[in-house]
Amino acid sequence: QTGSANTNPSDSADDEYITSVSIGTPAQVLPLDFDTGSSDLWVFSSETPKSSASGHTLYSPSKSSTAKKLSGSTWSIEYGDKSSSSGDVYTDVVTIGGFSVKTQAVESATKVSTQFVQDTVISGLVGLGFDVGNQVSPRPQKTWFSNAANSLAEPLFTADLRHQETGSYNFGFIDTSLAKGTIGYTPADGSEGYWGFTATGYSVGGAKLNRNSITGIADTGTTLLLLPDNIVDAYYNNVESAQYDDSQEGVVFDCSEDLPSFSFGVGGQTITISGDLLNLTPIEEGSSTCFGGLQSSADIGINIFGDVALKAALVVFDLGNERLGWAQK
Ligand SMILES: CCCC[C@H](NC(=O)[C@H](Cc1ccccc1)NC(=O)N1CCOCC1)C(=O)N[C@@H](CC1CCCCC1)C(O)(O)C(F)(F)C(=O)NC
Repeated sequence: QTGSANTNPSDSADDEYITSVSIGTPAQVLPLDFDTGSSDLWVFSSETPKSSASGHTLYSPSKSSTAKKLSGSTWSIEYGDKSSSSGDVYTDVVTIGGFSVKTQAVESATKVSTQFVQDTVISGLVGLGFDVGNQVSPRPQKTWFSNAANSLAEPLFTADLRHQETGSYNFGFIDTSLAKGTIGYTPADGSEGYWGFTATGYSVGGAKLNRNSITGIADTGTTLLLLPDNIVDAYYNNVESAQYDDSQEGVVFDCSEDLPSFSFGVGGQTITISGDLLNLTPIEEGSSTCFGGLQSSADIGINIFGDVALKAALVVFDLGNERLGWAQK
């Protein structure tokens, strides 16, 4: 058995990616953000305060004949960007890309932070990280993928995120036609709940890869490529107008700049992110100043290969073999 779901960028900056998910009987379809950086499936619901819920699609467990309250269970989560949510827990059937998990923990939000209230294009998240990262207490719950893995043809999923076009999340199979290059595999470290891995080196503008390894996470729920200052500086030294903008909290440059590419080595392959993918967006509508897709990870404490990096590749999240595969797109 397999599943295949389309995913679409939320806006012109590819800030996040939206995938439709069916929950309950009859199906209630919600637009959710698939996030390999966390391990909770949570949704805006009939239990979310009306003032916070407006503009969002809601899950109503009372309208689902297969919903069951997981009595005594609660959840609370805070994300890297300081957004947060919390609530109680139901189990229900959850179908993604045609594949159904009958008894999936669906975490219902009774509280959401302002960022979520304002982000009306999504009604929650599907955590695709490792189960160890789940935030339900007293008994942590499994992710949708973890519940599905044993029934899927292969215990893996792939992410094919694209710049300003429809991409896909495929479950249980690898569609190699989505990639140009060979898939290079490297061990994945799931001990923190993330999909951790080590890149073997990097280069700017098509130069030969150096051997400076970079340990980080493959994170579909983070917009940017966040790396150490020495790498960020080495890259922007090639961009004449680049400067740090305090108000934007990142490096900006003239939108007319011809940005160099950025490459990293992984599993014996080289993944090259084109200069175009490294220009995220004008800092505001119509501005000729643009915000960089590569920014510093210095004040985060972890390097994140987010959507800017993932857009350059077909990425295989292989739970069965505890490894990550990367292929140039
Ligand atoms: C500090 C480094 C991480 C920042 C990262 N957030 C982000 O990358 C958010 C995502 C977003 C896009 C549009 C609207 C709202 C939010 N984007 C963001 O901070 N920016 C600012 C810079 O310009 C680009 C957009 C994050 O917290 N990612 C979470 C998942 C997101 C949470 C907020 C809603 C969207 C999903 C994560 O799970 O991937 C995590 F691993 F970082 C994490 O916190 N795990 C526990």
